[in-house]
Amino acid sequence: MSRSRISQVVVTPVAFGDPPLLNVVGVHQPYALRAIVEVHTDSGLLGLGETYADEAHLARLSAVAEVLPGHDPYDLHGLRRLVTDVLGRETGGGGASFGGMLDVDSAVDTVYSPFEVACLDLQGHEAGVPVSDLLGGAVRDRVPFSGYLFHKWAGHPGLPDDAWGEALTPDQLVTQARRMVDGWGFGSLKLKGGVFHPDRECEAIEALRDTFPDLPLRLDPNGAWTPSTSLRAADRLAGVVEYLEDPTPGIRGMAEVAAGTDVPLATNMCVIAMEHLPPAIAQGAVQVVLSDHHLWGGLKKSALLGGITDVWGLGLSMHSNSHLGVSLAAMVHLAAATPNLTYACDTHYPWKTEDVITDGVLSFEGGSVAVPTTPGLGVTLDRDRLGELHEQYLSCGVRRREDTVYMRSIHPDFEVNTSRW
Ligand SMILES: O=C([O-])C(=O)C[C@H](O)[C@@H](O)C(=O)[O-]
Ligand SMILES: [Mg+2]
Repeated sequence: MSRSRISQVVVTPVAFGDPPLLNVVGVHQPYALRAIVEVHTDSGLLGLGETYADEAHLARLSAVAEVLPGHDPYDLHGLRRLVTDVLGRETGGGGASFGGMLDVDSAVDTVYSPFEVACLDLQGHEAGVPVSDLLGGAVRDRVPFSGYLFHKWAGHPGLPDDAWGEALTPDQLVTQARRMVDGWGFGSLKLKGGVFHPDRECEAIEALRDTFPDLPLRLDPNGAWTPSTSLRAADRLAGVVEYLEDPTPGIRGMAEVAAGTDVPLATNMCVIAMEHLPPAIAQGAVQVVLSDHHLWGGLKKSALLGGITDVWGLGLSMHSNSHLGVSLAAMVHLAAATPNLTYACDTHYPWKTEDVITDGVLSFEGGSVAVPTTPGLGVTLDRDRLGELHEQYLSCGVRRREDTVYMRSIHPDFEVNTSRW
């Protein structure tokens, strides 16, 4: 039997409604962008991937998409070489945009990732096995997620209030958490901080602890604090949070905090590529690394990260950005097949109301998602929805994630809160 070859690759940018979620660099725009990657084979199979969709990233995806026809979907090393080669020729480097929060130069990893996921989806379809089997097999049949709480405005200025309403005070965050726990069954909660003074955010965590005494809690100020403020907060929240995520920026700053507290420190900011691991480990800067296959170069490299963190005795959790169902499926397969991913994963999924996949496969029960057992990722593209969200992309005017620019259009004096307190 001759092997199937990639025959066509389609990259479709989509936009979906996003509430005004506040963070250290500003506020989410009314639309979040994603790109849906379709990889078709000459044998009639389709593999799916999902990634960021800021303009520069889209241009790189398209450049790779153009040269993929003819490639063997099992040749992932060759795929990576091809991406490296194309990016070397086509662009001046630089990774995807993260709303100004991360400064990464991981263009090869971020561009390679959705094509790798789509190839694994294809391989799964051809072999009749789920993607988790291609990653070594699922060690759990459900993947737990944490409820992701955000400070937020009631609605985007000039638009009607959204269904979640305002959450600017500890009491309002408790109400938001109640809704997440009752509606989705989350068994742990993460609060996105870096928006208000650390005392107020610690107070919110204490209010959550009083209301949900059995749920593990996390606070993530995205580097808004100095090391000494981080140490004061760690003192206050010792025994209350399961970890503090990126209280202060940089490996050196995190190491300074880690040296003065027993509260585990987690990161998706100072360790975001393989080369950050040796200095972080040498300095004892972090105890938990958040993986993210979109950023770390796909599912296999993220599985490798799982192995490395295991060897070095680091905890492993999973990061999320605003995303749709294709990404959720990939996250679920990866988490299912990563034995030491024992923390509940992050997801922005409850914050969106639209999707590109058909309903019913990925539902949250008890805060967890059942690992699909059907071939590939186990999700199906809904072409009508894809078309609608692409139209929305074309008409919405957003072309890259710009939390600070959007915030300044509303509050011109806004300064990012990095290391502010
Ligand atoms: O854990 C994190 O740092 C994130 O989830 C980063 C995201 O960009 C989050 O802050 C957001 O969506 O505003
Ligand atoms: Mg984080």
